Amino acid sequence: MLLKFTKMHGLGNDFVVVDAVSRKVFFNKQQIEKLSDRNWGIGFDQLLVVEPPMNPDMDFRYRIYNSDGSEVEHCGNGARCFAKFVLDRELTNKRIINVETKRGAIQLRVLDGGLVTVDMGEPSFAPEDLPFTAGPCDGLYSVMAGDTEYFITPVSVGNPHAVIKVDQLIDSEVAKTGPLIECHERFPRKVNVGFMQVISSDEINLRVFERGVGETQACGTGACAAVVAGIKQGWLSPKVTAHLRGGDLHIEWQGEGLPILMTGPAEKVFEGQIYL
Ligand SMILES: N[C@@H](CCC[C@H](N)C(=O)O)C(=O)O
Repeated sequence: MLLKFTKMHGLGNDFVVVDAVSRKVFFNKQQIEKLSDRNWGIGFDQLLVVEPPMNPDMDFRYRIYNSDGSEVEHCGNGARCFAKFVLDRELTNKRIINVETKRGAIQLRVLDGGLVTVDMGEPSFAPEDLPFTAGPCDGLYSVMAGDTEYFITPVSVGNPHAVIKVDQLIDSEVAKTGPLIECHERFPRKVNVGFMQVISSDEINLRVFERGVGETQACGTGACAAVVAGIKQGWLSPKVTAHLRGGDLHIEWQGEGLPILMTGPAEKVFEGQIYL
């Protein structure tokens, strides 16, 4: 089968986006792994598949797959690229788009100047998918990675994150500790690992070792998780700029019971077709 796709990115977190509204398309794990390979396929961090909604009140459904073929609940940078894709392809002319994801319903607002604000939903600090049974110690939990003890804040923003506050962002620490915590026994479904350096109450530097991918240039849900963890701990104020390797995201969270708002860019790189 000849597959038409659009290559996109949000701050360097890159995607292949496929229109499964106009034509049904299904992928198996092996196909996704091959397409994601930067030598043998197209190369991407996530595959985004745009489908008709199952719920008639929604505009679309979109499914998200990591480069290892696993299907995931949520993707912040992907949501912004999804919004640009459906507008560019004239699958909708709405600038407020309601979307079904594995995480549930999310709402996207397309702004002028190529920016998109995503209502990411409410975070959870005692999520069922983060199996911490011990009582919280100021919301921080001890996890051993090799011989080193890390204190993490577990946060779910639909997908699971472990946020670590560090004094410095060190390449070798992200590369070595990231995979150890991603696959730590306390996270049976694995976890995205964020390394956050707090610069001031409204600015952080962040690197994310993503579940099912490895370190990416940027992670939208990772930025949301880091900021809400920082707000919860009293380190950050409600509006924060997160500096990621690929650029900046603006995150706002006004507190418990309210959704996280994430604003950032979405870019198209090229269109192509490939034999599946
Ligand atoms: N890059 C994404 C997150 C994609 C999913 C993640 N790797 C997971 O497995 O949960 C983002 O921008 O949020």
